[in-house]
Amino acid sequence: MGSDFKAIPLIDIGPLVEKIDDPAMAADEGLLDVIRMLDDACKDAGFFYVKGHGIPESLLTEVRDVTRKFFHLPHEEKLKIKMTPQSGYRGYQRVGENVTKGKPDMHEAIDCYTPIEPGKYGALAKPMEGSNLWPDHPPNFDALLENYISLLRDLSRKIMRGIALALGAPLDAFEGGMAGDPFWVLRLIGYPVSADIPQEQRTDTGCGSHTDYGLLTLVNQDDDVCALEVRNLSGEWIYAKPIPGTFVCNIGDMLKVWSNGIYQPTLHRVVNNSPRYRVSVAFFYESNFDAAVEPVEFCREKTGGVAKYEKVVYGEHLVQKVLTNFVM
Ligand SMILES: N=C(N)NCCCC[C@H](N)C(=O)O
Ligand SMILES: O=C(O)CCC(=O)C(=O)O
Ligand SMILES: [Fe+2]
Repeated sequence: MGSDFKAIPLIDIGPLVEKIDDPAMAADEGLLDVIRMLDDACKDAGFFYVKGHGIPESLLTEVRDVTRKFFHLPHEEKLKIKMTPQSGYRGYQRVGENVTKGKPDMHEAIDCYTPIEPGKYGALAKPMEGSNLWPDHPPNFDALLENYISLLRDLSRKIMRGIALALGAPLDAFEGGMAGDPFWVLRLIGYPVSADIPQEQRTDTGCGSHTDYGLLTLVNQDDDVCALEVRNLSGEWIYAKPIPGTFVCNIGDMLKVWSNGIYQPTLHRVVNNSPRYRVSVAFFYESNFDAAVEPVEFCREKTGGVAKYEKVVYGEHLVQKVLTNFVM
């Protein structure tokens, strides 16, 4: 993020979704426009909405609706998929269990991650090994979500191709060793109405200010609650107000390192001051778990020749966050 933006741009990525895998795309005016808009958005707000993404609005709604149904189940039922260190930090966390900058967040969530087989990345991934805990209720939850994940993975791959071109990188810069085997994270999140949280455990934030950890985030948020806020350079909080049928996208820490800061992630937070329970479903498209990410040469050259960030192994960054994010 590098500007005093007052609003988050909306990009119709239809031409990108349709043409980005087509060898003849280089001359497509519609696609070139999208790439310019992505470049501006990544430089200014670090956030943008996408429409024309090809995922039916009915699926976006259905995914939020099953999430809402789950959070409205009795606590004992939700605890059947409780997140613990033994579950690889996968599963359900109650309100206040997630902590940001030392303060409990007023949200409940189910965390899902790319399954990791024991030993796959050696000691690096040990704390997160395992497969996901899916609830029995509502029925079909896992099939619905697995289909959703597969669609969002493909959409994210295409948007990252667009971002590669926007940066002036090769089309496949975020494939192969960088993100050819992208690690994904899915967070199904519920933000209760403040008055419904016992006073002694209540804080004023649904999710404290943070940047996301990987490459690209796609948020599917409720249509009727305005709660996600994005910080501009002057420190003003700008609402990412709901626009039905869109995803709110933002860039993450790995893109900052790789681009040597040409694209920077933006601080954001969630405050639900509304009289409604808010649901959002965030999909995080990340590097390969074992990718060692460092400023790439052509981005260094564009930014004065010196690397501004040290090399980071994505999986180490993630595990360090996951191990410190919870009080259980
Ligand atoms: N995978 C992602 N990005 N999750 C975002 C959660 C942000 C809050 C977390 N407690 C933190 O402090 O990072
Ligand atoms: O709930 C939202 O709108 C955003 C959540 C978020 O920023 C996150 O989980 O990283
Ligand atoms: Fe976030």
